[in-house]
Amino acid sequence: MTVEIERLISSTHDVEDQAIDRAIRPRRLIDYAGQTRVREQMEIFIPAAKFRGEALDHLLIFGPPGLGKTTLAHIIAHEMEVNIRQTSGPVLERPGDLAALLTHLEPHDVLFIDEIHRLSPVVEEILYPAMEDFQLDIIIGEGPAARSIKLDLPPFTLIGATTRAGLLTSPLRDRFGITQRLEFYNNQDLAAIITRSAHILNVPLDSAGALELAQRSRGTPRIANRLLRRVRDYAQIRANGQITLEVARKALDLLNVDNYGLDMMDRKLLLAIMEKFAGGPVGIDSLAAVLGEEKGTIEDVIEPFLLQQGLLMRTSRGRMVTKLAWQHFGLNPTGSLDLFTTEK
Ligand SMILES: Nc1ncnc2c1ncn2[C@@H]1O[C@H](COP(=O)(O)OP(=O)(O)OP(=O)(O)O)[C@@H](O)[C@H]1O
Ligand SMILES: [Mg+2]
Repeated sequence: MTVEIERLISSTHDVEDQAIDRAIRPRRLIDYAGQTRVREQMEIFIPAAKFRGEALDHLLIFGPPGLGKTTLAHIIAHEMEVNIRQTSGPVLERPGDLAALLTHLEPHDVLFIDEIHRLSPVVEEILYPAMEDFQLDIIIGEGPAARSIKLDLPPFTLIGATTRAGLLTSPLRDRFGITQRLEFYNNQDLAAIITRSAHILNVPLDSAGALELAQRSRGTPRIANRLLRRVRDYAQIRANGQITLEVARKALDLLNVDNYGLDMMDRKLLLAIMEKFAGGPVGIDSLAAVLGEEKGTIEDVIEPFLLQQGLLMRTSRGRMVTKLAWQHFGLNPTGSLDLFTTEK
């Protein structure tokens, strides 16, 4: 796979994304496609908090990359009609970094901490009383001259986002009043997102074309929007600018996008199980060692989509690929066909 293709189907950000993203990122809850349960709940919590004249309860959003965590945080601030200040776990190195942010908040503002599972323990300790009692406890100075001061903070809403909910400490997790878990999007919702983006970008796209793009987007809006931009390029150069089913198919095939939208890590994981472990079952630790990935990243970031698509199974003896995965890669199980019968 070339670098270009890896980038195309990876679900992480890039620079080009950022500019266009600003244009197509939904700003209102009503434009936030899919995630019906999340939306329905927020449609109650937000007006209720506003009605009482209170800050919204602290909110934890978790889910795999590119599903809309940052987008949701911004939408919430917008709907609450408050400012949002954004930072991330690894950026907040010292307690003072967090204190500076907290003391600059206006009442009811949103403080958004991305990658909140990567907060250092000393910073996290400052967060507990801030979240619970809107109080800042900090120590100023060092040694015998050190003294602790308490400051009152305005009521605010902490929104934490993480791809790795399992890494959150329980005292931190317990301090969030609302937890929202984002799910992979179905093809209809992705097609709606693609259609909306195409409209904003002024790209003619028909419904069959939108559905084809949706199917290859790995259940992920970020990938859907990225594929749309690449297929738009193709349509403008090789067709009359319009994205139809045929144009979408040809473009995606040319771009080498898998028809499940699998990314490089998905393929690596499935191929490792097939080629190195005869399809499994293989324990998560061995798999992590072979892939050179953390066990938790495999469990929280890579596997959920593969499980949902029925390409991978978790059994008591370890991970196994399914018949569908073998077929998808055009491979045959190396052992006997018994492998197929064990997966019923
Ligand atoms: N529900 C949605 N409706 C429409 N567009 C969406 C939705 N969710 C996400 N998007 C689009 O997908 C892009 C990626 O979403 P976002 O950056 O919020 O993901 P994320 O979960 O924060 O990812 P990461 O884990 O990498 O931080 C956004 O720029 C937005 O345009
Ligand atoms: Mg984000």
